[in-house]
Amino acid sequence: TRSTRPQRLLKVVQKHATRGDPQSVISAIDHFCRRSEWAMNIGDEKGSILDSVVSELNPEKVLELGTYCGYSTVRIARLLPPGARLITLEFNADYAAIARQVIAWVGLEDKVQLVESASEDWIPRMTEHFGIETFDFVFLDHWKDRYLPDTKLMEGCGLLRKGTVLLADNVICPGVPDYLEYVRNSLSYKSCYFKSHLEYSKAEDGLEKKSVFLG
Ligand SMILES: Nc1ncnc2c1ncn2CCOCCNC(=O)c1cc(-c2ccc(F)cc2)cc(O)c1O
Ligand SMILES: [Mg+2]
Repeated sequence: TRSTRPQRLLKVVQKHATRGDPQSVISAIDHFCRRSEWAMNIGDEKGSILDSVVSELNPEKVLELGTYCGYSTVRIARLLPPGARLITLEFNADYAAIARQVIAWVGLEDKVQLVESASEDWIPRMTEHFGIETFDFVFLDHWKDRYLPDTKLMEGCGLLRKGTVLLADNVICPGVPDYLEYVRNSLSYKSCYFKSHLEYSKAEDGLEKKSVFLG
């Protein structure tokens, strides 16, 4: 049977990227998705915004919701200081299998823990299973109708502290209107919008960054 898109992405990485070199994996995936086959990675333009937010924050404990093939996982993990940890939740078993191999290819397994689970099933288990009280940085890139309920769930589980930064992908395309409305109106968040484009496309998209006040 025909290979899947994630399988083709992994083949591109194994053929064109250098083991242990995260930048070569990022470049190989971006080149393939721009020239051959679109895929829902955050991409190079929004990825640079993600890089700047992570570099400025220098987080120790990171949560990523929605791994897909691990492109943004690699973008984030390559910038983390020694000892920092990234937990990434992926619902789809096929995506998770590919992402594990991409993460292993760049040699970032010691920083990254991939959990194959729906976000709502594992957010309540972060503290007892990983010993994580609060996260410094959360990247939301999973089902767009889960951004708001999962943010409320993280609040309820005490996983967000004063100063935790949440960065959400696709706030325009596909769009997360309920989430935007909530964080832009809520007094406990200061938020800003980074206008950009949908990955490998001219369509408008953007990232919404919010620092938690819990005021
Ligand atoms: N742990 C978890 N818990 C729950 N659910 C989970 C999960 N882990 C994964 N999932 C399932 C959802 O995963 C993929 C979510 N991402 C997208 O759907 C996405 C779509 C587009 C897009 C598509 C078509 C267009 F025309 C225009 C834009 C662009 C993007 O950048 C996207 O990120
Ligand atoms: Mg996305």
